[in-house]
Amino acid sequence: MQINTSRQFFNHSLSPYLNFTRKEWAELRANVPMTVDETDLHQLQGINDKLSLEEVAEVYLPLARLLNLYISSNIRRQTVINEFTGKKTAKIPYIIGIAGSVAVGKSTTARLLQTLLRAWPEHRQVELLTTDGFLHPNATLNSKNIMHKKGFPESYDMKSLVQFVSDIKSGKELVKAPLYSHLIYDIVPNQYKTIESPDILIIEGLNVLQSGMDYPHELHRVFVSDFVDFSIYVDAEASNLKNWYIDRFLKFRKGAFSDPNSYFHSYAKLPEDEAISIASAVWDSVNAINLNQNILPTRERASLILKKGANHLIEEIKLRK
Ligand SMILES: Nc1ncnc2c1ncn2[C@@H]1O[C@H](COP(=O)(O)OP(=O)(O)O)[C@@H](O)[C@H]1O
Ligand SMILES: CC(C)(COP(=O)(O)O)[C@@H](O)C(=O)NCCC(=O)O
Repeated sequence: MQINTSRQFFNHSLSPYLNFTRKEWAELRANVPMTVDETDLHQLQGINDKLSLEEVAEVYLPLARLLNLYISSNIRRQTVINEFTGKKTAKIPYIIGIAGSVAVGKSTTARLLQTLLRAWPEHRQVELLTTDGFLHPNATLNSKNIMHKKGFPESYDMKSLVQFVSDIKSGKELVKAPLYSHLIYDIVPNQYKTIESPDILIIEGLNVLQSGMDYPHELHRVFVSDFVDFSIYVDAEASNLKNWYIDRFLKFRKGAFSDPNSYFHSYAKLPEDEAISIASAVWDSVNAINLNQNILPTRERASLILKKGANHLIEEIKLRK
């Protein structure tokens, strides 16, 4: 296999990233066998995605290969610490962070990577966490008059999220996280996700790369990104993001027709063009502003940037040197 990286080094000598076209990246799969079949893929398709086996083979398998190399090296590092101290330390999970805009496909990417990493010959235990569980409940957002800022830094209980990640990284065996439901558009009361000492934890959320300057209202100065071993920013043009957001809104709305508990139930009776106008207005007045103010500025903190084109196909990959 011959990969021509000279052009990239020459053109981007001042960039902290190595740049790959999709074709160059696909070659880095290095004959890793296809570890998911059509049945697995079906489970990964989330709400409406048209994720193809070709996309998995060309983009996500090379990525899983890279992550496995990093994880193996991290395990060797832990062995060195054990050898040096003469004591066996607790298992410390390797944390992969996935950041990016609302509706860019973070949770789909996270679920896909979970399946691929589990299927690797080492059969590592891989858990998922989504940071929306640490949003303040709607009642709190309403009382603070920031319901229109859901997803903005001030809408999260960042202290609890950081404590959660810190506990995981300290080797605590059982850690509980609150749950958010897109269906009820709120935190689910008295329900938790339990994480029990996995080998790998994938944390997905628009805030995983945010740090001190994004939280001037907070007193503490430790952030999720301090505990993340490898971070991925999923990137796309704003026009695509808006379309994907509206598509997802319409899918939620369809699913909500029969479910009176759904937040989207009230939109179910509206004609489709009115529902589209509402989704479009929410995008413009909340998510687009959050993207520009608080999410996009974190992109260059990522270890890897996956740039999507239309139809969610990855077109370009940047890997931190
Ligand atoms: N790789 C993909 N291929 C096709 N559709 C996708 C892909 N990733 C996400 N989607 C679709 O885009 C929308 C947003 O994806 P989601 O994973 O919910 O985003 P996020 O977690 O970033 O908000 C969903 O409708 C999902 O089905
Ligand atoms: C709960 C969220 C902040 C989480 O983002 P996501 O999981 O979609 O990336 C977002 O879906 C959201 O509800 N934003 C507020 C405006 C809205 O879309 O209703």
